[in-house]
Amino acid sequence: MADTQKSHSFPSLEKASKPELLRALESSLGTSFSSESILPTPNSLILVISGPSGVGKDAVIKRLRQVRENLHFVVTATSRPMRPGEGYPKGKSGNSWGKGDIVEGRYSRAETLRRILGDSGLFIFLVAESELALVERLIERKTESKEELLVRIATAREEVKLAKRFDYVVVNAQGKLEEAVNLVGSIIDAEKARVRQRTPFI
Ligand SMILES: Nc1ncnc2c1ncn2[C@@H]1O[C@H](COP(=O)(O)OP(=O)(O)OP(=O)(O)O)[C@@H](O)[C@H]1O
Repeated sequence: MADTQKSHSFPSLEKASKPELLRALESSLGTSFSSESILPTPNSLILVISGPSGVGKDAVIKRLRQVRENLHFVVTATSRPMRPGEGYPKGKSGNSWGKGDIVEGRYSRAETLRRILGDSGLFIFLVAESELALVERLIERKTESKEELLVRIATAREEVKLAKRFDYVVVNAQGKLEEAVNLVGSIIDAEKARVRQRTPFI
């Protein structure tokens, strides 16, 4: 009976205004519609970008920062030892991350970070399209001696074997930096939309 009465008082779908229809629907349901976001605020994301020396980690991160304002820091993990002063800033609580999505610092191996962070971090492995392309890029950079080049190439061969320990592999192909950056951006977006979010801690 009550239902019949309500349907009698319901305004015409054709004639009523949107606000009238919203009010009528709310009154039929007995609850009002919330304008609050349906999605919870995504967790902060710790992004670790690793890959062989010369693959373009710095270049990708620099560009990523330009195109995505909300990224504060990035961890890059290289074969190079960590420089003094590079490390994880602690969040306000002392053992959690602050607001920043990403933390910068150079670690000897992404493996160490994986041990610390487990699945709470997002690990991306950057590769060139081929070993030849990587070596060409290293040569063109002109920052390494012959000995350093040989060490970096040998290390790169070892590091590529570790790619399976990462969550994603992104190809930074010659002349296609923008594509690599876009793919990293898409991965970040996908992570933010995950139902089961990673929960960063340290
Ligand atoms: N997609 C690309 N196409 C062509 N050149 C690139 C690309 N990405 C990076 N480079 C160039 O390759 C060189 C190496 O890049 P970068 O210094 O960013 O590497 P890296 O991975 O940070 O190396 P390292 O671990 O030794 O610091 C630089 O000269 C950079 O400008």
